[in-house]
Amino acid sequence: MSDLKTFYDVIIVGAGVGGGALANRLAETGRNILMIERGPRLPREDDNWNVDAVFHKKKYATKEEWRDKDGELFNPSTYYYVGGNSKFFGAATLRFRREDFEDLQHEDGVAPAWPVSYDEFEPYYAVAERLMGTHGTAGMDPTEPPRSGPMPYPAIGHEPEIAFFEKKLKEKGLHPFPLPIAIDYHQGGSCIRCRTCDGFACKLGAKGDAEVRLVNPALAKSMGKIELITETFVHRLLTDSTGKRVTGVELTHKGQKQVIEADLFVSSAGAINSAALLLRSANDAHKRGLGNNMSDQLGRNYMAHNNTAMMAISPFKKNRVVFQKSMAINDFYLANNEKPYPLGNVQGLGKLQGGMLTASATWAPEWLMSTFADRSVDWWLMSEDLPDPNNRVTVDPDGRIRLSYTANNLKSHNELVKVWSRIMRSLGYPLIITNKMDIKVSMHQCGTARFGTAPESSVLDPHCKVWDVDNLYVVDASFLPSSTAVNPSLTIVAQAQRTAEHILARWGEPVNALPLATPQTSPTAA
Ligand SMILES: Cc1cc2nc3c(=O)[nH]c(=O)nc-3n(C[C@H](O)[C@H](O)[C@H](O)COP(=O)(O)OP(=O)(O)OC[C@H]3O[C@@H](n4cnc5c(N)ncnc54)[C@H](O)[C@@H]3O)c2cc1C
Repeated sequence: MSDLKTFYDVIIVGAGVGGGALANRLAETGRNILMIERGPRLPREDDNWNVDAVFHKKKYATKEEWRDKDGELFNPSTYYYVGGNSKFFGAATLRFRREDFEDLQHEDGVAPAWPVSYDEFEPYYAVAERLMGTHGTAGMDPTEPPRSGPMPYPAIGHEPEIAFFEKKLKEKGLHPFPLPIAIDYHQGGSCIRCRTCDGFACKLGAKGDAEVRLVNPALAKSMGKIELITETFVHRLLTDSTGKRVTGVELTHKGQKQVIEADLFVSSAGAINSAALLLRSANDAHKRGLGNNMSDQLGRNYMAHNNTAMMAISPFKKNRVVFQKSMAINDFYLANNEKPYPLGNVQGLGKLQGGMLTASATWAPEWLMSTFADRSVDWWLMSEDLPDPNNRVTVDPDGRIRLSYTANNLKSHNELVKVWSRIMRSLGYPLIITNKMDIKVSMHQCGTARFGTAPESSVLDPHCKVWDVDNLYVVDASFLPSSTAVNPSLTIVAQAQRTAEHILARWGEPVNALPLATPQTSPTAA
């Protein structure tokens, strides 16, 4: 006998960043909301911070295998838990730049304009920063778009090793700035500023992931009106015979396949899994997949950034930094002194450790990798990849996800790597090791159900409602029409707030502004 009701007002598929942010805004409406999450709650345990468990044994990553465009199987670095991929994220919570919302000329093509302007989006960014608990300092990054108020919390501060780079980069005329970051690091906060944050789950719950900042508060605020069920997989969305309304979800809960009905549906299963879910939901009225009749764009335009991890090594200088992810540089984000086109963003990477390196360089002895890691300063270099309809998610006849992707805009990315290597060498770090992320690293997945102003070229309208279905929304990273060159989470949260307001207005409910001001407290000393 199932413990679920047979009907809810709203069903949300996926308890990650997008789903959590939407639930959080709808929590006080008194509506009956069911959140369905395929994964469990991630246990807080010592292994959360254990390099061997996380990187060698891959204890927490999915064991699922997908196919690439040639049919080769690979195991993606994706996480299925309450909180989604953000359980393992680096908590960098930057706004996209104003130029990202407009047509942006790249070396390899144009990143398309969004259906909303930055100015329309700005108030939602302010809410998103507050929800996530972003720490930072406004006004230091020359590419930073205008903002209506300060960051919710002051910047976390640099340790001496990073302060050295801040000084030296400024001497070179660059503009390093504190990386906006969602960790609970301020007076009275629970963060202990450890080495196991970016790429690890937080044993203390001190990272602003979606479980901690969005889902749990939503459950608490809803006073029992939101039910979260875990380890429950949604197979398909079912529609009425016209195809205009979704009527139910087909899911497996506690080993039992069943259908649960609702008035309104939200897919927030992540850009790859939302596309797969809508494609699996093809029926007589939607032969190419749900919501794909007019545009044939569902699953297409998959993007994930061109990402490179860089180690800049000085053989004679140990890097004793603990929390390295405190600084970013956007001097090459737009057309710049080096090139007349955008190259991307540079940000500190969580401090690499020998054991993390041997997980991918399996041939290397750990002592050697530890020698490198002890002396390296580590950076994450991120450039925009452009939407290409041939880069796409499909579902093979056996039900397996196929991710067909060929990286583009690579010249800019290679330039970014070259420029940053040159700068590192000039600062006394002669040895540079780089690792370009491949298809397995789908951490910044987006674009597979882009929003737009025309149903012929987009899957979602500007409020993230599926154009040709009246009661279905998609609020994860699928909606992004361009990947930009900064981390996506904050923008996913902001857009989910816009969508939630649209839903509230649709219900005729007041759209109460969320309080924006979070009192500034002094930073804990670094
Ligand atoms: C190691 C790592 C570091 C990162 N660092 C950063 C960073 O510093 N800053 C940043 O902004 N971003 C970062 N990201 C990316 C960020 O985590 C994602 O952009 C974000 O989590 C995406 O949110 P989403 O709502 O689109 O999907 P997710 O948060 O992935 O949520 C999707 C949810 O749906 C569930 N689900 C999927 N399919 C189904 C189904 N069929 N039925 C039921 N449930 C389902 C999943 O289990 C998951 O919980 C990082 C990611 C990783 C992995």
